[in-house]
Amino acid sequence: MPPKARAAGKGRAPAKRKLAEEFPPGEVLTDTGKKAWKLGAPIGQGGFGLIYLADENSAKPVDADARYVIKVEPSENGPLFSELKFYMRAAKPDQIQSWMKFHKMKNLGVPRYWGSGLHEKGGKRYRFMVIDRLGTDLQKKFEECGKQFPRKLVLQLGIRLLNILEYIHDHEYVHADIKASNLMLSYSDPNQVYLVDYGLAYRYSPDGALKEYKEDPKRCHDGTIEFTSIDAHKGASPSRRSDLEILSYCMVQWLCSQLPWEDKLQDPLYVRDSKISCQEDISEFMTKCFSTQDKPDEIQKFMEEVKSLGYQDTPPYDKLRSILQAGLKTIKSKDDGKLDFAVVKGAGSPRAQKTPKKRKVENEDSETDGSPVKKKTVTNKLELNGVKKGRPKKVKNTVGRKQAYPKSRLVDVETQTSPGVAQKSRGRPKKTSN
Ligand SMILES: Nc1ncnc2c1ncn2[C@@H]1O[C@H](COP(=O)(O)OP(=O)(O)OP(=O)(O)O)[C@@H](O)[C@H]1O
Repeated sequence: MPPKARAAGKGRAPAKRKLAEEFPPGEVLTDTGKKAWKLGAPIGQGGFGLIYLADENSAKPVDADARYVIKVEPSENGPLFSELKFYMRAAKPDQIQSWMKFHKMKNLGVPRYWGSGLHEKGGKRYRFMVIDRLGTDLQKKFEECGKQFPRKLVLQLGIRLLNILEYIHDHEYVHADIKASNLMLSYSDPNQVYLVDYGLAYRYSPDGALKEYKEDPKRCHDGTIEFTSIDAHKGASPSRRSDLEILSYCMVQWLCSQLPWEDKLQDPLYVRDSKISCQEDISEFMTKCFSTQDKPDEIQKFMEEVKSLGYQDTPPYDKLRSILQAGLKTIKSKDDGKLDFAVVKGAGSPRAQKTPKKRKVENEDSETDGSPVKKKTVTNKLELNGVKKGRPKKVKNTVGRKQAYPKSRLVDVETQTSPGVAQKSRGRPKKTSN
């Protein structure tokens, strides 16, 4: 089977998964700590589950301003189980709080985990997880900005992500799928950004024992094809340097609209080889992406620093942050804590308008021995009145796998990034590569 087919999810018979049924608003779920939660309207749809507004159980119905969401999936599905493991190990509110206190930080963009459990209904068992409710995602913002973010914003996002990555790396995990659609603004504060979707997060250092570099041909190209790391292209488990490499590709895309390999995402070997060439000559890569006057030297320095990292190395987070801070200084700016999604002059040109094809593959197994989860299908995002949902994955040649959730049953709820500011609908579902 050529890698092309494998990356598109056609190579192996995938595990059968079920889609969660919709629970009516008012359904009460009790977590393992005996805390009762009430479901509100469903506001999002993942590959195999639904995301509901939720609140602590009370006599009142859950309103549109709810502070929490609950992700529900049939209990036998692996992805939520792996994601839940991450949240339970690394995202407890007091854990994050003490890190922030120690590092003198005002905020850290990891959604807080508030509880989880199993719920039985109609003879079926569902797994659920309660996390912070968030606002709009940055892919939507990117598109609204004509597929280009201002340099100041990119550098600020880079610094925030370094803070987030340092935290999750310190808690034995790598994310492995950083991208704008996995970054969400806080629901109440448009200047706070959160990294979400830990379905692919990998425990690279269980109990402090670092995983060795090992290529597994069956896992080649895991992740989202345009951003995934060279290690992942080669089938090695993601490591800390992979997260930073992915971040560097994201920053370049946000700055110049499109990565050079986005014209051929259906060919993972081409994408892999383009990334290898990019790393061999980062200066040449920068010349391909930017005009001489727009070339951000700090991004080149960042990439050179990441390139020098060994598979098991601890990244120099402070140094990387100061490289991005120096970039802010170059443009006579500083991180004032405000995220300004201004449209860049010239953004929205035909080149910038080309929609990158996302090929995210999903994990197939529950967490076992800390091996990376297997991913192999395509993600599509839909949105209803600003409420986003990952579209049920499409898997070719697979009977019984694709079950589209009836779109008409998703409740039309307005997502707000700040009270009173409704998000516009994103309209039609995007086409995916396949
Ligand atoms: N904490 C949250 N607050 C508000 N909306 C959310 C939150 N988490 C996810 N969503 C929305 O719900 C949608 C579905 O999220 P979910 O994490 O289930 O799926 P996904 O990441 O798209 O797919 P997958 O099932 O492959 O992980 C997302 O696209 C997102 O817009």
